[in-house]
Amino acid sequence: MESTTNTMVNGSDLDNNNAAGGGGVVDVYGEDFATEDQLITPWTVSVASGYTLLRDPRHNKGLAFTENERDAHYLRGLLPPALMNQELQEKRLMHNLRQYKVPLQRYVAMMDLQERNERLFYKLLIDNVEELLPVVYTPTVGEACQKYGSIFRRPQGLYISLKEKGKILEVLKNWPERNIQVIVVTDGERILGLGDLGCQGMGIPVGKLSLYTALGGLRPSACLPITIDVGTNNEQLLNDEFYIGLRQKRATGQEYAELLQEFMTAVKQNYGEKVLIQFEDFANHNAFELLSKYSSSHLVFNDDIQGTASVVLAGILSALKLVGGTLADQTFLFLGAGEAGTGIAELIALEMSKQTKAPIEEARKKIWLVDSKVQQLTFILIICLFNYYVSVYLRRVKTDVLNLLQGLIVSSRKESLQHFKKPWAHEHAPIKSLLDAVKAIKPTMLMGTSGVGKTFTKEVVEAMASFNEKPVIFALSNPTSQSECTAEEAYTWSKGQAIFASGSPFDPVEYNGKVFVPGQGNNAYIFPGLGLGLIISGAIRVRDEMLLAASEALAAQVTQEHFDKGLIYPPFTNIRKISAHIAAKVAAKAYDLGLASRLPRPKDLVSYAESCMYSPMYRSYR
Ligand SMILES: NC(=O)C1=CN([C@@H]2O[C@H](COP(=O)(O)OP(=O)(O)OC[C@H]3O[C@@H](n4cnc5c(N)ncnc54)[C@H](OP(=O)(O)O)[C@@H]3O)[C@@H](O)[C@H]2O)C=CC1
Ligand SMILES: CC(=O)C(=O)O
Ligand SMILES: [Mg+2]
Repeated sequence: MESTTNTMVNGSDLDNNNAAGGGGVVDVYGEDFATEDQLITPWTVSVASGYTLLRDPRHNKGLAFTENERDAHYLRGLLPPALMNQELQEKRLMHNLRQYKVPLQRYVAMMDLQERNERLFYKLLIDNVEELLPVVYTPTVGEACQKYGSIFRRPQGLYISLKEKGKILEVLKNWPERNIQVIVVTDGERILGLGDLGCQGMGIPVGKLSLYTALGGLRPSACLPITIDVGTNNEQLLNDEFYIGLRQKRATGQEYAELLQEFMTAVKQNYGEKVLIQFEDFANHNAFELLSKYSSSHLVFNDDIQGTASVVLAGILSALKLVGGTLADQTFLFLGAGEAGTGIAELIALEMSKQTKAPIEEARKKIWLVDSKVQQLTFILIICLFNYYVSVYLRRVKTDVLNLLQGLIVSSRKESLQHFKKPWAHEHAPIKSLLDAVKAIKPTMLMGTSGVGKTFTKEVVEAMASFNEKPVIFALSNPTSQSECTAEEAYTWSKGQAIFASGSPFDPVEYNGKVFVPGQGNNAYIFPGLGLGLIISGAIRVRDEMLLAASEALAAQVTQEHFDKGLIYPPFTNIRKISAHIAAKVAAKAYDLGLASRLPRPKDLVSYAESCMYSPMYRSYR
């Protein structure tokens, strides 16, 4: 029986849970070390029963409580007489959900279910994954985050704001579970392609962790969603009376770094070295730095940089079976050179270098990226050109300004580029628009990671189809409104030639009597299995080799039958099996690299991964 009691201790000197007292047993609650004048919480483990049992989402079974359970647990009279097993409850709820025509209503209904009956929530999600993924995850979760304040009911996850500075360890102890294995944390600054949603970004860690359980089999009680609230620069939210976060501009610089440092230290202190921390939807000016700062001291990975890279590489490896040729034969062009874009680019280069044994610098030359500075600086250009005619001084700087304005990342821009773009600054004349870049570079594969919808125009897709028999086009930005193009646009504009995948799901498209099934290139294929692999092996660090192993494992799950249908990702219906295979390969890599702490190494890692998975079936109570 799990305790729902608050486990916070009073007195910060009691916070070191490694301290052993009472015969070597860890003094988790600080009781042994408390002096007589220090106050401690008199915690207790109690058996939930009666009304409390029905209100406890982890143990509630609703009408599925048996007659015996109703007697034994004081439930008589608290439930109507009928008995309804889990299958029938599932049928009823799916029927009810389908009555809602507005996706956000389905989202709210699912969140209510999660808060009411956790096992039933996961049973629904696992059994109806293709139908419910778009509800609890992208695209609907994006809208939910935008309206989080209005639809807010019961808080989910842990909120750590600037107000908790100096007390983060105590805040972690407020969480009712002690055995946490995965934390998904955001600061809400780049929620999907929707920008800064501040504290309302909480929908993302909550959604991601529900996938950790449903798709990867981690126990819900071992998952902790966290939002770090350092303010928001979103004026609309700051002026919204229902906004749930701090009403101030974002803290930056030292103040931000100190809060994050305290958080990372407290997490390790409270949960140990093997808790997995997934950074999610941070803006790129923090994301790269946090990842590099903590990857040598914590078990961390950034889903947007690394998880996305792994899923897209898997899709590319599969697509090669349809396109022909090797990875090194391809030329890549990205629209968007941030976390997703440069993360994917780097993993492609790593895999290419691994396959060809050429230096990674050579592999990188096959990959080109376009960023937005051209749009942002067009205005400056106009001003500068105007001034050019009236100012001798500006005549001198004209060339520099022009160089800055190019969209394609090229070597002449190198000095002004953010550090994560510099490896992609190849020798080339400056190019301003994506269309011109497509025509000049002639990529075989076009990747959208800009967060801006409708940027793969008809001309861009037609150009791709004019020099590729089977152009690979991935519109990876989320949610659907930010997708660089729709599936229908990709297939119709390319006259059925495109091999297409998108970050958010699109329905199959019929074109010229043929049905095209788009792939969903979303990191949801990777992080649940990757996380499971790290946990079951007791890994202490994440390495690029593990991401490559995850990509290869996912690509290996695409069968000939799938290829025959034009699929480059396996259907989500088999995701638990897929996650077990990914987990096994990741765990194997952790053992090979000497980073696994759970010994001995299981002989059959796939079976072991499967055996570790959480099942949502109801349990019988004595
Ligand atoms: N499918 C999936 O699994 C995933 C999808 N994504 C999606 O990818 C998108 C980007 O995320 P992320 O990389 O983290 O975001 P970043 O903010 O780190 O990067 C966005 C990049 O796009 C560029 N950009 C923005 N607007 C334009 C434009 N109009 N033309 C050309 N380039 C433009 C930016 O340019 P500049 O650098 O000049 O500002 C920047 O390089 C989001 O929509 C996100 O939802 C992210 C992770 C996973
Ligand atoms: C899928 C995801 O992680 C994103 O769009 O940010
Ligand atoms: Mg993300």
